Amino acid sequence: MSDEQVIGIVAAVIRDVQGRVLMVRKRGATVWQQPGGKRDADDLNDLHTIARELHEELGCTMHEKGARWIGRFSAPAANEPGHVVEAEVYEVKADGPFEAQAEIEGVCWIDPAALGDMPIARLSREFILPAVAATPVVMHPQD
Ligand SMILES: Nc1nc2c([nH]c(=O)n2[C@H]2C[C@H](O)[C@@H](COP(=O)(O)OP(=O)(O)OP(=O)(O)O)O2)c(=O)[nH]1
Repeated sequence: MSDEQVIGIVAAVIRDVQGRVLMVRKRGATVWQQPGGKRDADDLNDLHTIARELHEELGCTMHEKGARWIGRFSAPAANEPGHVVEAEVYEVKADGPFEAQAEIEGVCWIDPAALGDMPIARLSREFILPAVAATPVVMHPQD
């Protein structure tokens, strides 16, 4: 038995044409993580949660088409000691510009195959970004 509390979230992977991945940093946090967050009672489904969070955090609009489920991953939560985060992760397309808003303080693009020693939340460093690095960037004509 573990005393660790589980936080359910939905997280987004957004890639540019070079395959780099958009990361965000919350106010007061040192680590970079995927945009996304906890589900709200009003959310219709996980893609709705992502669309809402992307709009709140980055002011961008998610495309209805082109979403791809990457997986469900779990790791110690970045900003809440003693908690474990369990994330449903989707790659989605969205229209920029991507601008830090609300509780987001920083936005950057990283190469998922070359993370170096950048401070990155464990969920992203150990699970999400390796999964993304193993997948080629697919650009559809309608994107
Ligand atoms: N959004 C997000 N949260 C992550 C990731 N990795 C990770 O450990 N977490 C942790 C950070 C927080 O402890 C928790 C999510 O909280 P959050 O603060 O992003 O969610 P939220 O926007 O809905 O939060 P709130 O306003 O209700 O506080 O999960 C990630 O890649 N994306």
